[in-house]
Amino acid sequence: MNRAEKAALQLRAVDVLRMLKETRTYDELAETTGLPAGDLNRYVNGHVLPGTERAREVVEDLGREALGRELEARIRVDDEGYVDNSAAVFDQAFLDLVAPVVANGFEFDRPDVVLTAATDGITLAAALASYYGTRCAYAKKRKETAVEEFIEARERLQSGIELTYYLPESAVDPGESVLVVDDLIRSGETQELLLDIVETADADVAGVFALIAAGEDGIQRARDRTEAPVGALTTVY
Ligand SMILES: O=P(O)(O)OC[C@H]1O[C@H](OP(=O)(O)OP(=O)(O)O)[C@H](O)[C@@H]1O
Ligand SMILES: Nc1ncnc2[nH]cnc12
Repeated sequence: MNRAEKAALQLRAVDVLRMLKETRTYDELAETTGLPAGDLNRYVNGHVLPGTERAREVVEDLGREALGRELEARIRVDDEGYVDNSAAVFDQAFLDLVAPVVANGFEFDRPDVVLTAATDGITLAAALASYYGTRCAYAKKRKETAVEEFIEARERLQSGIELTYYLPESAVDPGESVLVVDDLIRSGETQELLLDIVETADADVAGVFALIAAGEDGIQRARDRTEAPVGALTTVY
């Protein structure tokens, strides 16, 4: 980690502690974190920053569990298993908290580009790209106007409908490392198309991440496609 990444991690740990503090006293926060209440008070009030190791523990361990629960509280699953995740993907501040937890908790290599599929993955991809200080790109179901060269990926879905995603060719260079993300993974068809795009671009996969896995098929499908780490913050059935 370089100096800027360390500083970002320390600040994110404070964000996580502030989120946890909203529903706890300092004594309860001390119990949750195993850290002294006096130190926690100084972190939450911004007088002192936690050291890098402490920050990492807060973000990786506590953060992942707490944000997983927060995410679950924000999503609704209807009778047919479809997920309404608007309360997560419309909340950029929440996704800004998720980003360091994902970046530090899933063993992804630091990417050059965070790639998603329009529409609902965009806010998550933007939060991650901002955290890493890298570019964000999204493939669309229609060709963007005025762009001349595209990478295309096409697949016939289980429904029989053909789906094509287009990414401007200039968005990913050969040899770059690409983290493929989306708000939700169910069949894994969308992620597979994104992985096809990375392959066509001659780029490398840093990992595959979804906020929510609806069942395990999609995650398994992505694992079958890449050696890179694959994960989701929460799974719904
Ligand atoms: O794993 P899969 O079965 O491919 O499903 C996941 C995809 O479905 C949703 O997108 P949708 O196609 O509804 O487009 P949207 O983001 O524009 O809503 C979601 O945002 C994922 O991209
Ligand atoms: N919102 C959603 N919930 C579950 N599966 C999906 N597949 C595509 N969109 C979905």
